[in-house]
Amino acid sequence: MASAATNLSSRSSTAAVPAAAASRRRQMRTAASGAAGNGANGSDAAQQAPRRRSLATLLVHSEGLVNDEFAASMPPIYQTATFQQPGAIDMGEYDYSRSGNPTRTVLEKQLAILEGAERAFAFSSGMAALAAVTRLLKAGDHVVAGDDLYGGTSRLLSRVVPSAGIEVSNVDASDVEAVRAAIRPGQTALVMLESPTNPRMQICDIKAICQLAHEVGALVCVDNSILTCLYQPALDLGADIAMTSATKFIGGHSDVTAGVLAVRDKQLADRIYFVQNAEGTALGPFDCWLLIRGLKTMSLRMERQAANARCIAEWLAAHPMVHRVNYPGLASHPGKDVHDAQASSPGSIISFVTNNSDLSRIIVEETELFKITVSFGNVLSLISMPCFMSHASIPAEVRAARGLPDDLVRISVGIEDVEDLISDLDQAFQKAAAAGHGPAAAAAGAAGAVQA
Ligand SMILES: Cc1ncc(COP(=O)(O)O)c(C=O)c1O
Ligand SMILES: N[C@@H](CCSC[C@H](N)C(=O)O)C(=O)O
Repeated sequence: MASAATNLSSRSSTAAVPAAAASRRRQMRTAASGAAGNGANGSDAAQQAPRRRSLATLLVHSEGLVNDEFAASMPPIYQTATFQQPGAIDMGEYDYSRSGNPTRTVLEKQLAILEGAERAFAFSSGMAALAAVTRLLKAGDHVVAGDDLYGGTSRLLSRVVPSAGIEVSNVDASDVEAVRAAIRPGQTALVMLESPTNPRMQICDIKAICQLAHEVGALVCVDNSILTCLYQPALDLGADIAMTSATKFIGGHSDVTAGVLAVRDKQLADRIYFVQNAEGTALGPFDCWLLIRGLKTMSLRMERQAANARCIAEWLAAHPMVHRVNYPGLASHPGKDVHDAQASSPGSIISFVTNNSDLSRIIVEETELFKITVSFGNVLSLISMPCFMSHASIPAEVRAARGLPDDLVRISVGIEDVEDLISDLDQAFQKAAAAGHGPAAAAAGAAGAVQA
């Protein structure tokens, strides 16, 4: 053991400097070769067409810090608020972590590459990112927003934004004509969408809505938290701002709250940076580091989660106690064609209704592997009743008017063995049946019930 340790240390002491220098040269070369990367090298480069690397590769490889003295494989966590300046009137690259931090720079550069963006920004939460978007508005502006949005977004738009003199109209954004009718030329400055929506998994035609919004000069912000840029290229579809709650799939382990905004327009990027710095909503260095780590396994996690979700959605759809399943991977989903045209996977979030809140509650409380928590995208499977949890901040009468029923159950499918997950759901449904909510009772309850 002692000799192995000696070997290791002598290797690093004699070889570290040239290896680090070579690695640094490689890092600089890769960084200089452009955001999209290029499979060719040397003299062949001039002849070969550049090959854009796939997101699965770009997720794993971050550029790191190009001038890192030790060529660390993972970027150091610059856990510092301040940076010494070269002089009183010379600020240097960084002065204060609210304004910029090298660990955050690594994350934001990688996010920009993944999103196909000019620039990406990491915020302290998804809500901080969304709030920054609303800071781009001014008094007198009008916002068109979907009517099936995450509860916190609804709260921001209904209880914070109007106090700045901004009017918000909520419409069924899965209906392009409803969006067209709600847009006010000369006044609508922002269209805020989710697709799929949280929690009813409705699908909005992002391209068509962007076209409508752009005709009147409005910006479109797509909250891409359920699919992320891995499965839905929001900017390519025409969105001006791609927003993601990184708390979900990017982090992947429910151990960090964070949000991302990605944009192509440089002036818009400058405005967002100004707001982020002015309001102090940037993500801290350790949380940035957690996200850099999360990105590396994101495609594997999401792939497994989506494969599991497909099986579970089909199982739920065939269950006699389930009245309706909302999952864009099912042929029965009304938005499936639009979804398939704009996204490469249905993802791993499913919601369903039983038409009986008591029955739904038993299912949620009796599952064992599915943990009762808000949020989604964790490697663990999660289960919730949105009306009482993530969407409880929307007043009951507004939820009812929007067709968000109390008995709605949302599940976020994890990476466990899918047979174990189905068997867990099965035993929970059996307990509900034993409590008097069997298929016959569920069918009777269905008569006259509100559909999700
Ligand atoms: C679709 C969606 N957007 C935004 C958010 C806000 O993100 P965060 O919790 O990271 O603030 C959430 C969840 O909270 C969400 O589900
Ligand atoms: N108490 C929180 C609720 C967070 S919900 C998190 C997530 N977006 C989800 O949909 O589950 C709040 O009031 O914001």
